Amino acid sequence: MRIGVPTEIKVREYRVGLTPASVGELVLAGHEVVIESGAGEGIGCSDEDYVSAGAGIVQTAQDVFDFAEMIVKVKEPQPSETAMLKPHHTLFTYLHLAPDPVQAEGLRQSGCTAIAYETVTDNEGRLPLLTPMSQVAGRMSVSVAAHCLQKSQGGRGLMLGGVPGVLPAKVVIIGGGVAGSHAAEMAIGARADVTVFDRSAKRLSELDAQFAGAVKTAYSTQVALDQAVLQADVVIGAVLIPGAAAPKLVTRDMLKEMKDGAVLVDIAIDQGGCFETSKATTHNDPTYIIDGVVHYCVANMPGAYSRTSAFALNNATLPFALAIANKGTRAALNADPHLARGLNVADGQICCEPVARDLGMHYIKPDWLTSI
Ligand SMILES: NC(=O)C1=CN([C@@H]2O[C@H](COP(=O)(O)OP(=O)(O)OC[C@H]3O[C@@H](n4cnc5c(N)ncnc54)[C@H](O)[C@@H]3O)[C@@H](O)[C@H]2O)C=CC1
Ligand SMILES: CC(=O)C(=O)O
Ligand SMILES: [Mg+2]
Repeated sequence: MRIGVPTEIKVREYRVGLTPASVGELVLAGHEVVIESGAGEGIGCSDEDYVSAGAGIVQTAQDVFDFAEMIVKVKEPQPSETAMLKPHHTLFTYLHLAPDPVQAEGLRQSGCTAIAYETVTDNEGRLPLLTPMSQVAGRMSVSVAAHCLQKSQGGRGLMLGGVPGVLPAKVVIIGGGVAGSHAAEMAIGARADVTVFDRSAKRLSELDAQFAGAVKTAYSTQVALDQAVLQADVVIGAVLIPGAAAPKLVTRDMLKEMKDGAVLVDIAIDQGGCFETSKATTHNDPTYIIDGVVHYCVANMPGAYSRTSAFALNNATLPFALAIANKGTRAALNADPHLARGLNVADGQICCEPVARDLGMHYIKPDWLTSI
């Protein structure tokens, strides 16, 4: 298959869809790969590194799209990229379509086949292509919160762990999945007072065992959450209902009752955010303040730790990219129901059920798709 990797163009997105090592694997399997010149610079990989791995270098994104049958990216296509997508393209990347009707319409109109990393599943019901980036974002959320708590950033002027004789900050984590548990690990490491809320009793038991009681766990009812949020110095939003838009769990009214200088980190912003007042921000201007509460809502947090993140992402995506390249897109989707769950757009239709529901569009399973 002919595979192409453009430079990511979302604001301060430094990751890249394929590392040189992944290119090497694809080339060894008999595929042709081209990379836009400079695409790997943000992870410390030069054009020469890609050439050594067997890639061809092209000068523009248009060259990549003209050459490739499969486009491998990191973030959702930006409008100039969507405009280059054609019916013969397979797009393999994060999409986060549920809260993004404009992008959904653009992809439908393009006629391309779009497979979203974040809805590919595994045998344990997890999301293996989201996991590595949730690990990064979860860990990062705590250092972000620590920074935002500084007085000069609009925060309460609190250290997460306090010091001997001064109480630590109260950190509330909503959603104890991958991002939430990695946030908990870092927050405990910083000696904060940590409570994790989840709606899964099984997950709460796992967290209790994992952290041997070092985090408090709580079942996520709205009443219990409201009480905890009002007491919190930091609230980290890490909920997910796969494919769907995030539920709004902290309302605008609650902000007025929160402590001045409290910090909200909305990791779930890529699915629309779990705080009513969240709006996506960028690494250029990551925070804003409403009612004295600092909001951090960057939708591509792992882009900041581009090298760690791109390598971690490739560890997860490479086997699927190889399957698509080796078998062809439709055969690969038909051979693996977990990859098929990643199919979001094909033949001008939305073909992921929760995504279609949240967009208010029809869910249409392609007639050629037999594995799900
Ligand atoms: N902003 C960014 O840069 C990034 C954002 N993310 C996002 O982070 C979010 C979390 O991802 P993961 O941790 O991988 O998901 P996950 O599926 O591992 O965990 C989500 C958890 O939320 C829980 N949950 C669902 N509804 C809830 C509610 N009402 N109250 C409390 N808990 C609830 C689930 O039971 C589950 O344990 C996703 O939206 C993901 O897309 C992930 C990576 C980077
Ligand atoms: C998952 C996601 O949105 C990211 O890694 O940017
Ligand atoms: Mg206030």
